[in-house]
Amino acid sequence: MIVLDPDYLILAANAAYRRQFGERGQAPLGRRCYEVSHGYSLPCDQAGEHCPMRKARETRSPDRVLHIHHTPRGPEHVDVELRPILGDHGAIVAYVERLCTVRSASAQPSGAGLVGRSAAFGTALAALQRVAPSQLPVLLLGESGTGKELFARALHEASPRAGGPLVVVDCSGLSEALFESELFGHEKGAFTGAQARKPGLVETAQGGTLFLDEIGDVPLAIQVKLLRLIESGTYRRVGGLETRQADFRLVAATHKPLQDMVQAGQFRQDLYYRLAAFPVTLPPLRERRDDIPLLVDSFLKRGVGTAPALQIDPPALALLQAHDWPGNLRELRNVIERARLYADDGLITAACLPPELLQPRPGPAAGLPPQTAPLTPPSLDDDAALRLWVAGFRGSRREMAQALGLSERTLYRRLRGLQPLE
Ligand SMILES: Nc1ncnc2c1ncn2[C@@H]1O[C@H](COP(=O)(O)OP(=O)(O)OP(=O)(O)O)[C@@H](O)[C@H]1O
Repeated sequence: MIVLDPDYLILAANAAYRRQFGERGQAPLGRRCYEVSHGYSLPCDQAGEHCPMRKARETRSPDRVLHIHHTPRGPEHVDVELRPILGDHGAIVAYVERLCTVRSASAQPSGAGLVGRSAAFGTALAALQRVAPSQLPVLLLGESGTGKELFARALHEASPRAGGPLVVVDCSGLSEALFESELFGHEKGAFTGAQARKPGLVETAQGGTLFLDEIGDVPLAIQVKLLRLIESGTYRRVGGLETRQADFRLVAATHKPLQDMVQAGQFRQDLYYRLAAFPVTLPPLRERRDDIPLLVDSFLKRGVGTAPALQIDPPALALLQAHDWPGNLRELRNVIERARLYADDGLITAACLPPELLQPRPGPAAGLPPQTAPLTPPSLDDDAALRLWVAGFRGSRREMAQALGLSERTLYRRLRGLQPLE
């Protein structure tokens, strides 16, 4: 915790702040919060970010936001909560800020867990931070491969039930009979082959989280049973008489448009509202292209043991940022695994990437945010603008070279000369 004056100066800090964010255990008293946390020379709102102090000044009430802060350990997601302190005459005399390091996701390359620092990822992470401490059911929505299962794990870990089990149920392809016995368990002799009593997944999830993956694939007959379980909080083993009390936090996920399915009568509306108490939409990778370098670094760290980490050259990275990623992070991860096998000299080049990434793509890409596809070619000296423009360009290499007024060879050399991202 820190105390700030209305001019952003840090007046006091507690021991936890000094330990977590101080430099060599010293609190940066007398410095401005935006310099210390962001390295900015201006308040956050003037640097294109949300400033909780400005919001609290306007509303005279607390504000909470997720920021990426520079810490002695590198960039980290930090949950910032700011409260104004009013003086005798009602004027704001100071602010108390509580900062909590978010452990659910990393803002720097990491060998495990959720990684990301784009605005789209930050929105989903902020939602996770808000809902994790509660018991509310969460519905994770997003295309295949956007990280729904990883998110469900992070949610469980960040919840008060982290000490309990996380039980993952893949709902696709479960028949009605199988679903019941898997979920609720069965008594000995309940059906042919039931030679012993077996606890179900609901029982296994006692005190923890039950994650129903691919909930959109659940047939209507099973939806009724799920609704009954959720509404009553009780269930009975197949072949059993005893009503048992369930104790789990429910998280469900689907890549299907559940609301449309409700309209079409394929998904029960009452179940939908039960599941979707807190919906969180995970962004597709094409809407968080600025996370690609960080994700690539992270995937290169994964599963290599003590082998030296590989590097990726800028043209290959530009191609990765230009791809539309219909398979999202799973596809990116697979492309990196494949490229690893072709990188004989420790460097991933364009030649290590699968042919479809090297092909020109027809027409404008669906869903590409307009700011990633500026029409006017950038200055060739501006690495960041060029990288963004290349990522948003829809057309062949030759068309790209023409648009920039370069030969294809010069374009290739220029792309190769792009400074790697930090
Ligand atoms: N933010 C992230 N940071 C790092 N790795 C990620 C992230 N999101 C997903 N991944 C990785 O991408 C792959 C796909 O993720 P996951 O299986 O969670 O996606 P999904 O949305 O549940 O997919 P599906 O809908 O097909 O079940 C996994 O290898 C996962 O570890």
